[in-house]
Amino acid sequence: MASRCSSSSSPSSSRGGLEKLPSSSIRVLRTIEALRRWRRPHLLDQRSVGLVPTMGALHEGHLALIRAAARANHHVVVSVYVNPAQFGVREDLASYPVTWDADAAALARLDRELADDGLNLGRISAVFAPTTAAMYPAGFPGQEVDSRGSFVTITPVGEVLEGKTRPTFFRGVATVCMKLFNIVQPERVYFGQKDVQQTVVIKRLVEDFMLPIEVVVGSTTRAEDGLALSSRNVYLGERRRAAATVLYSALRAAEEAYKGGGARDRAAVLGAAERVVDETLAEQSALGPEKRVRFEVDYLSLADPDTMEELSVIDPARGGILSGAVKMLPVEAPQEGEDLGHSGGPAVRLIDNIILQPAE
Ligand SMILES: Nc1ncnc2c1ncn2[C@@H]1O[C@H](COP(=O)(O)OP(=O)(O)OP(=O)(O)O)[C@@H](O)[C@H]1O
Ligand SMILES: CC(C)(CO)[C@@H](O)C(=O)[O-]
Ligand code: BAL
Repeated sequence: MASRCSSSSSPSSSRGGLEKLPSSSIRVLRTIEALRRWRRPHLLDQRSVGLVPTMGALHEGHLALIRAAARANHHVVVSVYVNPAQFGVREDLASYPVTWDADAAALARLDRELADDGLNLGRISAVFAPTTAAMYPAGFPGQEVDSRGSFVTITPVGEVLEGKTRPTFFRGVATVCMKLFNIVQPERVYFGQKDVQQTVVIKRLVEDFMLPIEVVVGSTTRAEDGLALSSRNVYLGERRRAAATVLYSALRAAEEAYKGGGARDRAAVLGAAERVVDETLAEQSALGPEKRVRFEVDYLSLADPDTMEELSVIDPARGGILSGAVKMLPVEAPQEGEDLGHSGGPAVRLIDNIILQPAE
């Protein structure tokens, strides 16, 4: 879906001042006032709204969340906003894929599919695509750990794993989600299990700030070879894409140790994942620089499903979350004409996870 990575944003059809996505009845709302004006009557007539927050560059994972939202809500709002506050200063805010035209076409297509399927309560009513000036009225949000400003922090869960490597990430996510929830006032919000720690942070946010919102988590949509779909996969290029399944393969091996092998101990469960990583590293390094792929493991984790704190033993009545992050390093010796990926193929951080269901 996110095959094009330009920042093109061709004008959507606009009749009587109302902007719509081409070939659809989906409104494009760009200001908080416009969103609120649209929302108000639905609050009064008690029509439910499901919000699917995204950063655009839509793929089948996003579309699956929208389908789930349309099943259960009268209206679906999809937000498309690349939130600067969740990018660290050295991260990829400037090159993050922006594919507005392809996203608009995918949403229009999906909306027609939803209309034809009688089982849905609603369809895609609006895309909310605000500017940063609208979302951060006090000015561009600080991206440093010690930046000052109006932030929502969810700790300790936001400090571990992804939060350790990306120390401003969950502060940025919680802050922008609080804003989106306040603006849209959805009955339900939809998040993907691919970003499992994000789902735990959002559940904490909703519970601790008493927001009258149901958090729905949709399962991870994967490519045929198992790689979790992700907007950032476009950075990989062909060579690294072929090896990018290493993380999922490692997590599957750990899952098998738990499910098939009856392992409960951290070392036994994660050891199975580490073996897959080590074998893959050995295979790749034997290939030589013109063929090989280099990657570094940031973490492999076995954590508590509610707090994301590391477990030394799995309580089979509760299960756990296996997760990991790997950094795919830039291709070492690019070959003539080789597809290196979006933006010249920078280092790409991939994350994935598997939920270990209770075994008793
Ligand atoms: N493969 C997937 N399956 C299910 N949900 C997904 C998948 N990928 C992303 N999502 C969910 O879509 C929502 C929006 O995510 P986002 O726009 O950041 O896409 P992304 O593919 O996760 O991008 P990135 O590569 O930047 O992490 C999040 O709730 C995210 O968890
Ligand atoms: C939830 C989110 C849209 C907030 O910017 C983002 O973190 C994402 O796309 O997962
Ligand atoms: N899907 C999470 C968004 C991010 O990594 O910035």
